[in-house]
Amino acid sequence: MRAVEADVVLVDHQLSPVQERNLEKLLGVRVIDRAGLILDIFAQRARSHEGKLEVELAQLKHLATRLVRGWTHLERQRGGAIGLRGPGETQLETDRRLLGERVKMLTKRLEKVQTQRGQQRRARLRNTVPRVALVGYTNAGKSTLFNALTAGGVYAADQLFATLDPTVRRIEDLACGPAVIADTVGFVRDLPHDLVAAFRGTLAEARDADLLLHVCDAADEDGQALRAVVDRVLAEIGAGDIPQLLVMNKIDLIAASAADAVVGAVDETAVERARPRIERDAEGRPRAVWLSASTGAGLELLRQALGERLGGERVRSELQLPLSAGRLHARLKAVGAIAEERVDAQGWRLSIDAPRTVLHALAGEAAPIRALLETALPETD
Ligand SMILES: Nc1nc2c(ncn2[C@@H]2O[C@H](COP(=O)(O)OP(=O)(O)OP(=O)(O)O)[C@@H](O)[C@H]2O)c(=O)[nH]1
Ligand SMILES: [Mg+2]
Repeated sequence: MRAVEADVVLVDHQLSPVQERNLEKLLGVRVIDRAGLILDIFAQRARSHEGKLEVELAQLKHLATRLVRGWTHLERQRGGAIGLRGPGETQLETDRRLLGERVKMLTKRLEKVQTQRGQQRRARLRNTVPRVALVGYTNAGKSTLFNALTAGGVYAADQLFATLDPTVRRIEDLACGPAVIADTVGFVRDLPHDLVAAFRGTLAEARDADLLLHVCDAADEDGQALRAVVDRVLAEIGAGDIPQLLVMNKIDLIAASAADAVVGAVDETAVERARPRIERDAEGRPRAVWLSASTGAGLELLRQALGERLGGERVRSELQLPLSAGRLHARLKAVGAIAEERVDAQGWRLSIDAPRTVLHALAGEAAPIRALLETALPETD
């Protein structure tokens, strides 16, 4: 058990509401478990309708796991007017029923909101603009970087989960042409599985991205482990295969700690690590960019790396289409994606050669292109 704030303590064990209330009376403070704390933070930060619904649903499910006899939160929330006990129903059964009804109602509403969002996303997919999503552990500096890149005013604060709802903006000044970029909610360690599921929708921007900007706190000693946590959650939400560009953020803090080093023994590695730079892989493609989102050092390098990664990647592959897919054929032709074509009894046989981003833009409305992108190995020019 430990104190979180002056008047809140966090317990590692899951308590029943009755135990929780007794402990609260005893200690004179608020008592909360870890999942409850994460949910509380999500609840405070949720801004969109969808985010709020997701949080409430997750909270109710969390409560349901702790539901015991004598628990009466729901009746009180409903002002006592509803929640009449059915004939022969125990208090516990009544609680379960009310909870179940609310969960069902919220699930329905959430489905509706998510359908609308899917439609908006498909509309966006029709633009031929590549999509980038900022992902990373909470407090890594995603929102700060988002603001710096888009010169906008998204809320960034030194708090856990400053962002719940993804925010999307355009960046205009890349070598590859404009791109859209989405900020997302921060990842945490040991996120209860129910919560991962509940927040999947919130991370939809990450799942649909052409490139993930994985933001890390380069000054955090625990960085490697946190990166692994993020990668694991990404795999769980189906974004494990999306190409990543690492952003090693907060290099200004490395510089500060290097300067603090023992007098006369300047830490050379720290000085090197604190230099804004692009790190490249064996093929010369940008793999990581070291920068500081708050001072702006290295921001230009990130723009350059983004331009290279988004513009440079081409997909070359064979594609067979039935003659009935005339519309898709015409669109592929219009964007210059067809290198060679012939027609036989089965339909068109196409040799596709195009930037991955161009094909991705068509993928939203064409299953054959989606399949092609999933199987085609990326090649670099
Ligand atoms: N020194 C330093 N601080 C930074 C840098 N980038 C961000 N920060 C600070 O780190 C804290 C967290 O930044 P945010 O941008 O809110 O982090 P986030 O990743 O969006 O966090 P969540 O939305 O909670 O996931 C803020 O206090 C920022 O001012 C940086 O390059 N250097
Ligand atoms: Mg944020």
